[in-house]
Amino acid sequence: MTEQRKKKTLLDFYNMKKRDEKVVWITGYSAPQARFCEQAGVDMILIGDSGGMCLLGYDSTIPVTMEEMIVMSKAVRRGAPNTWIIGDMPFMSYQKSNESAVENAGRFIKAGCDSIKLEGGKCVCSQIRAITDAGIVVYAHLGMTPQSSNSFGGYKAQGRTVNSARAIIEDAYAVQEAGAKFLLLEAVPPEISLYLAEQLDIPVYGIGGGMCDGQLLIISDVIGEFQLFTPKFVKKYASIADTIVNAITEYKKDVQNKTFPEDPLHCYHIFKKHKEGIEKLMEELAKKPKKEEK
Ligand SMILES: Nc1nc(=O)c2c([nH]1)NC[C@@H]1CN(c3ccc(C(=O)N[C@@H](CCC(=O)O)C(=O)O)cc3)CN21
Ligand SMILES: CC(C)C(=O)C(=O)O
Ligand SMILES: [Mg+2]
Repeated sequence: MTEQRKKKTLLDFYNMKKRDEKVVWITGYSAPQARFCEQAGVDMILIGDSGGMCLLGYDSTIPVTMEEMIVMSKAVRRGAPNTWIIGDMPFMSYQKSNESAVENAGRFIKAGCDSIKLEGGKCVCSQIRAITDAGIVVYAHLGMTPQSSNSFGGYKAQGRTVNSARAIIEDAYAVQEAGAKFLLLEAVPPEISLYLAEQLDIPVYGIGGGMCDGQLLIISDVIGEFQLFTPKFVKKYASIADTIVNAITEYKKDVQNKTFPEDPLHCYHIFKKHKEGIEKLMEELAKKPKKEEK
């Protein structure tokens, strides 16, 4: 176990940008995952609405509810008490009105999150301002924003044309102006991320955005647990799915071959002073008619 460390703050992340130290973050959806992340010493953990796909099995992030996000957020906080965590606002929890956006952002903070993230640029600047005015740290998320993937025609990289690049850059200035303390760029060309990391005062992080002030990946991709697709930006560091399937297969074989459980290794023992009594009990029971003869 690593020694207990001090939780980083907003100021630490701003100083890291000044010193060109890269911020490392990853998603987490459960207490064990959060514990692994804290042991590895990541700087921040995002409770992504991607948990709807990677943990809950939905085929997009659209159906994810506030209740599901809060359950995952509390679990991550319990597993990683000393890491800065970000709650990802799910589809329709901030689009409707500033009021409902502030209320839902507040629910994440009450559940133990240090900050929240939402998708969009100019169109959500009034929500970013309202949540920021409530004293909550907001991450803006631009580029390939999965909650609006239908309007992109699927999970398609953004900012690859002049118009799309210009729109992302304008949105980035707008969210900074609205009070966002961080910007995440997903699936955009590195030229855009690098430019914005240099131009903006706030830290600019990437997931599929090339080298900027820090990097995010989805834990299920990093450890090789998610099996449905692999985004181009993913680097896989383990194949945990194979390890898990192998373990379960071995368990199955052991039971079928009668090599598990082993006595005495996996069995409980009768207390010594009750040995005789239980032998007698077994004898008595043996005299009773058998099941079939009932
Ligand atoms: N496990 C997992 N990892 C993720 O990164 C992730 C999720 N789930 N679920 C929500 C979104 C979906 N994401 C994606 C999915 C695909 C690409 C991608 O690289 N798409 C390719 C091919 C798209 C196409 O043309 O069909 C691309 O070039 O854009 C990027 C991000 C990111 N998010
Ligand atoms: C893909 C990342 C940026 C995200 O929003 C999530 O994990 O939900
Ligand atoms: Mg998300």
